[in-house]
Amino acid sequence: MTKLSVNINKIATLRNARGGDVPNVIDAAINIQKFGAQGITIHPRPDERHIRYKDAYDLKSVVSTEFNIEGNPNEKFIKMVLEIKPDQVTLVPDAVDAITSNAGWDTHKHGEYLKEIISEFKRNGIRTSIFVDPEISMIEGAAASGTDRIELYTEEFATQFEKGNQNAIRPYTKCAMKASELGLGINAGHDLSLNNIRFFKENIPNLLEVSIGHALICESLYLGLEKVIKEYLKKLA
Ligand SMILES: CC(=O)[C@@H](O)[C@H](O)COP(=O)(O)O
Ligand SMILES: NCC(=O)COP(=O)(O)O
Repeated sequence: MTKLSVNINKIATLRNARGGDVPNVIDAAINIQKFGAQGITIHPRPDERHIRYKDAYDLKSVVSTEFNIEGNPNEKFIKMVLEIKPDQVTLVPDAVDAITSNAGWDTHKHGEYLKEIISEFKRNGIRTSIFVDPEISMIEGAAASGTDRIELYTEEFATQFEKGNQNAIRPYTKCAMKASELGLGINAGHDLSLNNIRFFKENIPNLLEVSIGHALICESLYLGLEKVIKEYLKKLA
């Protein structure tokens, strides 16, 4: 079964827009899980442009499904994750000023660095996932890092699929097969949407989790959050 983890960064973007607490991020997480989502994902960035570090601590007590915290493992991030102990941490190599995540790890160049951080999270009972481009050599490097899972970075697939190029799925299918062969769990995310999710899911064997935020929140502006979540769950079934 492929789990839907809803990334609530953009709920926090809206909340921060006026400096108040509407929409309330905690209430949103509670309701999103009530609507059937099997996880909540957040990506607190160093500039706290949307999700704040305080949100991460506050969410711990209300996430009854799976709690996934994404981010670049700087000292503050590592300390926070070790204190909160979410179900999963997803390491992303984002630059501080990146407008959004735009690349996976070079799992060879940063292999030793990743191995050390991953082993610390695993020692603390936190499942690890690392954000990777759909390149076989990066999957092989990920396996060497000791991570439990990879998260396939799906922006290129989403962009090409939008243009009608369904062949863009091929590297993802190949990398998923390699990941399974190497004993890695498979997550995926970035720019997945109601339009592309079923095709993606049908072509990725052993897909354990998708984390979806930007498109889902935008679709909810027109269709409503509960209806959109139920639509994703139907397409992932
Ligand atoms: C790693 C990933 O793809 C998501 O965390 C994405 O980066 C969301 O971040 P923003 O909501 O800041 O775009
Ligand atoms: N890891 C991907 C994620 O959490 C959400 O990415 P997006 O759907 O906001 O592009």
